[in-house]
Amino acid sequence: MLEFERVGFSYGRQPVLTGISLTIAAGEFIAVVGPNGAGKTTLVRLALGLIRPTDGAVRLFGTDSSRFRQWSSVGYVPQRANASSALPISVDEVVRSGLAGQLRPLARVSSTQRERIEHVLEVMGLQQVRRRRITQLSGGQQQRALIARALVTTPRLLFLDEPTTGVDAEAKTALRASLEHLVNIEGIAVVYISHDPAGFAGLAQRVLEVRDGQVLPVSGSAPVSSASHPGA
Ligand SMILES: Nc1ncnc2c1ncn2[C@@H]1O[C@H](COP(=O)(O)OP(=O)(O)OP(=O)(O)O)[C@@H](O)[C@H]1O
Repeated sequence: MLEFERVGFSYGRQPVLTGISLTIAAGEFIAVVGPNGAGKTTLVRLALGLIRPTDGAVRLFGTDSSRFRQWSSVGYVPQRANASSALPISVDEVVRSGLAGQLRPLARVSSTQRERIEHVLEVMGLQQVRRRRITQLSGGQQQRALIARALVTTPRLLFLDEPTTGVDAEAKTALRASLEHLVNIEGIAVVYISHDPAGFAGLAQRVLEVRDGQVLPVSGSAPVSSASHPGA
């Protein structure tokens, strides 16, 4: 699903990552931890082809990220994504905007796409607030709406960068329940960057730490039975 082969990356002369090799299989939930500035977001940007590795190769679904085109298979919710400066649009419209890459201008949403919108609103627990403006939601609800938008194309791999920043304990619990559903029922692979282990404890099959340019497994991150992950 995602493969880094001896990847190195530098911003100018500043090396950030060196010799990174890792693979993420279908249905896996991987947490990525590490100190500020260690290179966690850089790792995700490499995976998404937003930046090119200085050394080595990054492959998505077996294709080099520079040639990869099936972006509807990949969802991304960036760090500090918030709706505070967004237009006064509803949750429904935010979720629907996730289909923008698949819709031709003025085309109507198909019945399959409408069903998917309903499904992601339900999975993310947003049906009660779907007609509200996104700016009127709590931080946790906004975050779930942005994840719903990333899910609407039915991705097989989802990147979440610090999804619990600024959300309260109740919202974290709701987010966690939604992610459990995505991984256990839908078999989506998740790469979850966070400083907050409470957000992924018990969910992550592996915890990787980015530090000093390396990505290493955190000892004690017990593997979870693959039997509960039909996509694996
Ligand atoms: N566009 C850029 N140009 C130059 N240097 C950059 C750029 N983006 C990030 N860096 C540097 O690369 C290093 C890794 O940054 P990155 O954002 O990947 O870290 P991070 O682990 O995600 O940090 P945080 O936990 O604070 O979000 C940092 O030293 C940062 O200053």
